Amino acid sequence: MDAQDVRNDLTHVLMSTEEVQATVRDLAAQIDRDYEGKDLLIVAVLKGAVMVVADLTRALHTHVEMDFMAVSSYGSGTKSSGVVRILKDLDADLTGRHVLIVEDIIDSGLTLSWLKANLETRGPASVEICTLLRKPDAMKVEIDVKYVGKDIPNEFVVGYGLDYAEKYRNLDFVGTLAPHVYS
Ligand SMILES: O=P(O)(O)OC[C@H]1O[C@H](OP(=O)(O)OP(=O)(O)O)[C@H](O)[C@@H]1O
Ligand code: HPA
Ligand SMILES: [Mg+2]
Repeated sequence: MDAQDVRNDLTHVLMSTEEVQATVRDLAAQIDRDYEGKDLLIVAVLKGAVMVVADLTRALHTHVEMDFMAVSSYGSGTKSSGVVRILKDLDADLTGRHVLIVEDIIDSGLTLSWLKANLETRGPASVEICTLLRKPDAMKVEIDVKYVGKDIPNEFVVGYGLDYAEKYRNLDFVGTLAPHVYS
């Protein structure tokens, strides 16, 4: 698929490459400030968070360890099923650790509220959340999110890790998917 084909699948660019990079750098600066001198374990949620976590961790000065968890609640559609499945669990023991969950997007909030509660049962010193994007109008549950890159409208978005039916993850910007692609 060439660049023009991708543009035909989008109604507009929501975050340009430059805006994505500046936002990630700003999140990293906040995290550096808050975790200075602490032992930080970054937990990235596969697959969507791969781009964010790769750029975010490289922008950090704080020493971190990284671990990965795969959960899925969307399958191949555009609506959360609300049922979260662990596809791959963490390798790390969370006892006494400062944990920061890194996500690409909080939409209904169902994935993160389930995941945060799950990690909190494992004896960590703290569990916080960092997300590049959040859809305040779509959230079905209250979650306390310490680091938010950008609040966005309630539209289905793709790119920079975010997929529709596994496509578009490798775009280096975020765009709004045109309804003709999924309806
Ligand atoms: O707030 P929510 O409504 O729960 O939605 C957010 C979650 O949905 C997406 O993951 P998905 O289940 O599509 O898996 P993926 O990361 O592999 O695409 C996204 O990466 C978040 O993890
Ligand atoms: O808007 C979205 N785009 C891609 N994946 C998602 N998972 C939750 N919301 C979204
Ligand atoms: Mg997905």
